[in-house]
Amino acid sequence: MNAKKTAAEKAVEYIKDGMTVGLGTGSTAYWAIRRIGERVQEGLNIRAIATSRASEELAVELGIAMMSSSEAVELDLTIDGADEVDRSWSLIKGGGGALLREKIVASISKQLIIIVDESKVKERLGGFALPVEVIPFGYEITMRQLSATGCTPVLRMLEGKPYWTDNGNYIVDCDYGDILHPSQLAIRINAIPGVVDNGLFVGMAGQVIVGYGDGTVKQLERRGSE
Ligand SMILES: O=C[C@H](O)[C@H](O)[C@H](O)COP(=O)(O)O
Repeated sequence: MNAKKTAAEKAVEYIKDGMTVGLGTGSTAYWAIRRIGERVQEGLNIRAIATSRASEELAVELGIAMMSSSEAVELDLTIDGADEVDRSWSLIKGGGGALLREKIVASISKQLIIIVDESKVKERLGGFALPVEVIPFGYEITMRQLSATGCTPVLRMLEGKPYWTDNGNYIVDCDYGDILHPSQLAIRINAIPGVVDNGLFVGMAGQVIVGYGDGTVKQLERRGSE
């Protein structure tokens, strides 16, 4: 069974006619967009905004009506994946480089539903190196400053060149080991001038749906807050 697909399809059940919807990015969000496309073909009437060019292209191809960012004041629901989620629903996102648009869209969503397969659920964040979006100018300086926050920063590369985000920036993947206080770390990272944003999403998820290899899906129970 495809655990990502089952989690995604469960989340799409929360979409009702007339809603405005944020479309996430990545291999799990892909299945949600596909399912939304099917429901649109069946008559569901929604308007959506995507968190990456790739998701936007897919949505348009599937006939989903898109809205511009000037129209998107508040969204009813956003469905997105994550690289890691802990028991208090703090997240690491940005493995696919879309963290900035994802955070902007999540910030105007009344509800953010996170969809993951069971391998992404962790007791502590940090097994996945934290993606940080940085501006290209002075990135070596920014990387040294990131290093001083306690991580090993690595510039993300693609085909021998720095990876470019949809926003024309770089991604630095920062390995911190166990992240004990995600919200404090997020503030420290974002205080560095060359940093645009980081992939820690704390207090943003409203629901986490986990897909399992046996075909079942469960809501992740929330234990405490960060
Ligand atoms: O930048 C990408 C996003 O944050 C993704 O939602 C995240 O990396 C999870 O992607 P996937 O569902 O492909 O594991």
